[in-house]
Amino acid sequence: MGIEVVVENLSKSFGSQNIWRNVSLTLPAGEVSALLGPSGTGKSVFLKALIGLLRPERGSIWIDGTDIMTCTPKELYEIRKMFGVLFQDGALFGSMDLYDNVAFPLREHTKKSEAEIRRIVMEKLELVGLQGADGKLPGEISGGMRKRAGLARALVLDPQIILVDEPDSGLDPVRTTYISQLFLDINAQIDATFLIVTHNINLARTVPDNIGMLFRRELTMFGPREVLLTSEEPVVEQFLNGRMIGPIGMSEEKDEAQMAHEQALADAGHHAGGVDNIEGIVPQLQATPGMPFRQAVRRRQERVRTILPSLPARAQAAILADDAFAQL
Ligand SMILES: Nc1ncnc2c1ncn2[C@@H]1O[C@H](COP(=O)(O)OP(=O)(O)OP(=O)(O)O)[C@@H](O)[C@H]1O
Repeated sequence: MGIEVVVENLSKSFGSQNIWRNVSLTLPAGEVSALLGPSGTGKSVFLKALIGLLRPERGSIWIDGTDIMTCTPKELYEIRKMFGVLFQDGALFGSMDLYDNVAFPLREHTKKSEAEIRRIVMEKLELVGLQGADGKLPGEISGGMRKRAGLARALVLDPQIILVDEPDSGLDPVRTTYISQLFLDINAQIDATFLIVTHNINLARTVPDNIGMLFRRELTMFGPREVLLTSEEPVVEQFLNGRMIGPIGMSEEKDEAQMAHEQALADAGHHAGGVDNIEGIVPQLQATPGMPFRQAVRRRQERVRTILPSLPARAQAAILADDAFAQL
């Protein structure tokens, strides 16, 4: 099973620019979580902080009983081996074919024989649907294939925590759904903890078990998907519907005057953007039939049941009305 990640009161600045402050959240073990937020709110910075690539000034990041904010470099090195990271462009080496790219972490970090490496590389390439493409160079394949190759590479050391930075960037909506399905199928197979950073509304609505949102240098919310998807918090509603009306502006924040001006335009019939105004919850994607049952589903339902009374009324009603929830 994947590993729980507990973040407590984390704050990060670059010089005088505060990126976010007092961020606290728990990524439940083996569940898929997504972190949303307008551009520039520090989502990628947060991912980098989780693997110790960037150092926040304050707070704790507990991974498997170790606070990586205070641990030794040797401990951090060991903790990092638990992570698989999929960067936006796959971060492949352009001069190596897919086989050597995927084999790279195994050759760097293990003493496995080339025969063993071949078995693992071929298995992971097949897992992401790239069998037969092992001899291709990254420049010879599509963006979607590059992402899948990056995912295969992120999986070779059998990570227990998988971080994904904007999997939809540069992908069409169909390929975005395919890679989203792949995340859930991989989660069903290896039960790793996932954190996906995205601003893709479809992905946010249909993939994660839990959703968080960064805005105005704070974590506005983090919780079970039902909480965010039924939230009346203006910034969450605006973001999930991709509308101009709301607190998020072109340069992230708006003043009162601009909000009033935009509301007046909308009231006069101007289209505020967003193709739909979805109320409530759309069903979550499931693992593909034939895959193992996703253990995270059962664990999450047990967890949500115990916190149910503390959730907002709309979230409680949505959870109680969910047939899938009642079946387990
Ligand atoms: N190494 C760095 N040094 C200084 N500033 C940085 C560094 N890395 C990121 N930043 C700043 O931190 C802020 C947040 O950046 P980040 O890339 O995390 O945002 P994001 O929410 O992931 O945005 P997007 O959705 O557009 O990718 C930006 O203002 C960026 O310029």
